[in-house]
Amino acid sequence: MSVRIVDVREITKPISSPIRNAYIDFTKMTTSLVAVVTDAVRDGKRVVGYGFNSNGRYGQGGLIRERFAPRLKEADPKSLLDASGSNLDPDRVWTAMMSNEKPGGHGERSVAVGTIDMAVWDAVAKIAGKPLFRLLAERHGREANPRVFVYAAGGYYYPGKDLSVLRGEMRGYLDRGYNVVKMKIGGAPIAEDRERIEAVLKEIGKDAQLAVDANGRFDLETAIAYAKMLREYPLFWYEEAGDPLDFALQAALAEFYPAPMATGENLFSHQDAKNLIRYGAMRPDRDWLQFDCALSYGLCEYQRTLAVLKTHGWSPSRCIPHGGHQMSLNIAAGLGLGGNESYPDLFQPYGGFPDGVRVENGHITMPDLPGIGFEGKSDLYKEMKALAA
Ligand SMILES: O=C([O-])CC(=O)C(=O)O
Ligand SMILES: [Mg+2]
Repeated sequence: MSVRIVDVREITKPISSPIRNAYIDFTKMTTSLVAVVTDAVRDGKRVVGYGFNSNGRYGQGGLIRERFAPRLKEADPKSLLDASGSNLDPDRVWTAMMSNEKPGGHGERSVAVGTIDMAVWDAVAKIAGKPLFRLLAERHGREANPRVFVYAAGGYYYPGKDLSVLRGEMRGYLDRGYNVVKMKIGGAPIAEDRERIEAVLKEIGKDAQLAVDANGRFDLETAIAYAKMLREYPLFWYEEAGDPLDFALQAALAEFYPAPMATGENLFSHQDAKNLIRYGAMRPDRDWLQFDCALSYGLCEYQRTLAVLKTHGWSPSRCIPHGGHQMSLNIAAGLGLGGNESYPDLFQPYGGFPDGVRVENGHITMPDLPGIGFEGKSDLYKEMKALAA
């Protein structure tokens, strides 16, 4: 029996909090939750795929409801199937969504498509009766590795947060099994950021490493001033110093910062990733790439990005995606990425791991749940189920 997409639903949900990075606050942050409802039945239940977009970009209800969901519902159902006719073909679904879209200008559109694409892959893996990470490994002829490195992102600016609160937050991550933590910089004067960094380094000692994230705030002069300050400390990485599309700034910074840098969370296509690699002087032996499929046209596009990286001599193990969602955990376990971000205290219930999964020595082990595994996270699944009801 062939499979059809019978509905694509979207609801925009708040994921607001009083936190602030160097660029934005999250008091009005939202996410799109999407359900792709199929007519396939597995274990006596209708298969529904779910997706949502990562923090930092807002929900995309308008684009999803006005353009991308209608294209899927209007497509000839047979044109969305794989060669066997028994499952959806995510690339065909992607092509249908992107029909009549010009190239370039990878703005909010890439978030809308990435969110639906997550739900499509969830459905495809559920119809296949496998965890997505195992399905991906099979498709790429690889061995899956369910053990995935994760780091704890936080260290935001927020009202009334003094150094002892910041230290307490980081201690809490170490207590939960993390050995890399991340904090924000660039939202305070450099002398104050230095004090914050020193306080955290004192707290974590030899138990963990610290990454810092400027969220694209700096011009070249400030990025270099920070590089000179930061290189005095043994940091895990210096993230997104300048504007995400200023590849010349990124390239110039390499002369002032020999230790690892990271960027890419705000590059939304394989073409932009290619330009970063071509012109940003990123170093494949130490730097990190943070492209996030949920913001950048989804896993169909992420596979094209990985192919671009391969052509340019980059291993997938240099990728640690932004966003802290289970979709990237599956990609990491299935395709050999270097790990995934996580926000232990933020953006719930969307981020994190299935219930019962614990961080040990900075790693989690993926349970064998069909699809992306959302059904294993009860607080998240409750919201998803309400959308598909
Ligand atoms: O604060 C944000 O927008 C999130 C972010 O950059 C990250 O997790 O790296
Ligand atoms: Mg970041």
